[in-house]
Amino acid sequence: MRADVVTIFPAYLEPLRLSLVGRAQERGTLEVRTHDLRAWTSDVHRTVDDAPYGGGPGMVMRPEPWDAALSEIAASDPARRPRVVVPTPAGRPFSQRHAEELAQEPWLVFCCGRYEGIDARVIETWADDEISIGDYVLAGGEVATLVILEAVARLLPGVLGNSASAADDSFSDGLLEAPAYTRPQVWRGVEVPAVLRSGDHAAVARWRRAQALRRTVARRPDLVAQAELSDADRAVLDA
Ligand SMILES: N#Cc1c(-c2ccc3ccn(Cc4ccccn4)c3c2)n[nH]c1N
Repeated sequence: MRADVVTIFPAYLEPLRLSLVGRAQERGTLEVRTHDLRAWTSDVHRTVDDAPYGGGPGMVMRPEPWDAALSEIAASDPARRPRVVVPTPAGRPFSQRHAEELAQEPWLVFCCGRYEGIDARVIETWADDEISIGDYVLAGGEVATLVILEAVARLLPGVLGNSASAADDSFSDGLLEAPAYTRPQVWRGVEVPAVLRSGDHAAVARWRRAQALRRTVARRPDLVAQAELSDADRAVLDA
């Protein structure tokens, strides 16, 4: 997968060189190219923003630099068309399903807005996805791009080690993850649940599913409504 990121703060994307996403790049599974939007400005002040029509607080990002940047990036591989992703508070809520969908794409381009956002005509012309990572307001799209790219990168072939699998993820079965434990067996007087030390893999799986169900009911009832529940699941919830 190739991922291009357009931003006025390229340094914000440096964390993509670390850890899981960094390793995916070293392996060649993912290629991240970061671009400074100001490279596509033509005035001495390298202006990327202007006052909003209709008044109101803040500034809006001008269309010309964005259109020049996206046109040049798209033209860099004429045989393909990238999927253009724009993080925005007004976007579709980002989810694991959405990450799985994006992970199938060979080429993503992320448009990191700042100020009060990007001129709507750029979004109408170029955006394939407008994504929000949550119901709170950030100062720009860079952090959202880091979140989305990490969620997508871990789904790419070979990125997660043998010991982990995206199929075991929270949300992969529609529920929250069960509690996890490691050594010591007793810590601050609290013992690891005996079933996890039993060696009975079927019993461990039943315990984890029950814990995930109870946790999801308590914290995310909206997810329970969407999940596919078995009769055994319903018995746990009715208990
Ligand atoms: N994804 C996502 C986001 C964002 C986000 C993404 C991109 C931009 C570009 C500018 N701003 C600031 C801003 C403030 C006020 C109104 C509009 N925009 C962004 C915020 N905030 N919260 C999310 N879940």
